[in-house]
Amino acid sequence: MNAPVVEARHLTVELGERPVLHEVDFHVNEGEVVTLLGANGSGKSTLVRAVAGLVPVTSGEITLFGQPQRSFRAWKRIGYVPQRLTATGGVPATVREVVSSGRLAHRRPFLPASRADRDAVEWAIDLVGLSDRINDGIQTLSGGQQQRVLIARAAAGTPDLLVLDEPNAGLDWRSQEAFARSLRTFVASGRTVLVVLHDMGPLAPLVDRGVVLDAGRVTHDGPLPVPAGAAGMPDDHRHTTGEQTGPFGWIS
Ligand SMILES: Nc1ncnc2c1ncn2[C@@H]1O[C@H](COP(=O)(O)OP(=O)(O)OP(=O)(O)O)[C@@H](O)[C@H]1O
Repeated sequence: MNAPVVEARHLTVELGERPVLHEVDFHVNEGEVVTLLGANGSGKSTLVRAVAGLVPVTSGEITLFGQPQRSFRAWKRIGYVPQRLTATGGVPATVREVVSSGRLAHRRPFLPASRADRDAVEWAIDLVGLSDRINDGIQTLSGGQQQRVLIARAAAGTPDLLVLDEPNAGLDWRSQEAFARSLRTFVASGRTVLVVLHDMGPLAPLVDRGVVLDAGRVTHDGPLPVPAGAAGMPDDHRHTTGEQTGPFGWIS
């Protein structure tokens, strides 16, 4: 069996000299969809930001794809979607431009985008159902659509691990369902997802395991009960025989 895609051992993170994560042990195996749950301020964002290398580790260790994070260089294997779009002001960018920025790690500097880059961008925009808005400025999109642009940007890099911080925040139920369909397509090829959620909503049937944080400590790690009414999608994301394979071997 391959090494876990993410493993944290005795992970402690202090922010502003305050301990936010205490001795957290936690892992995500290849092909799993793992959700981080917990009350506001319990440390969920800090944990995914530490995994993404955005906050320093005080003590303990993180490994990514079996390699210590401090020597890990294959960052294009990881797509990270932060909590919300922070910069919609300034120069207006189109959906295509924002999603194209997710291909930068794959491109040679100063050369035009290759056919593969363009295909990946168009495919990722299609994945989140925004092909009809591809040339529109992102400032003209609703909050839910902007969230999907961020997901497409991460997906365009064809990462093996997608890390999402509260992708459903502020989305209405229909947008959450559209997002759940996109994520189902993503995981159908055995790729791995780590997602912070407040409320599992339509994602519940996709989730293999839940890790619950309370005041920076893991208090539960295991399967989660699927709430009644959330079973809108079949729990069969690993059984893909007969489906069409899209670009890069993903299932479309
Ligand atoms: N840069 C920072 N400096 C100091 N403290 C911070 C910083 N960022 C977060 N914290 C604190 O760390 C704790 C955990 O925050 P974090 O955002 O990880 O929690 P969360 O579980 O994701 O919460 P939410 O659900 O509200 O997003 C909170 O008490 C927060 O105030």
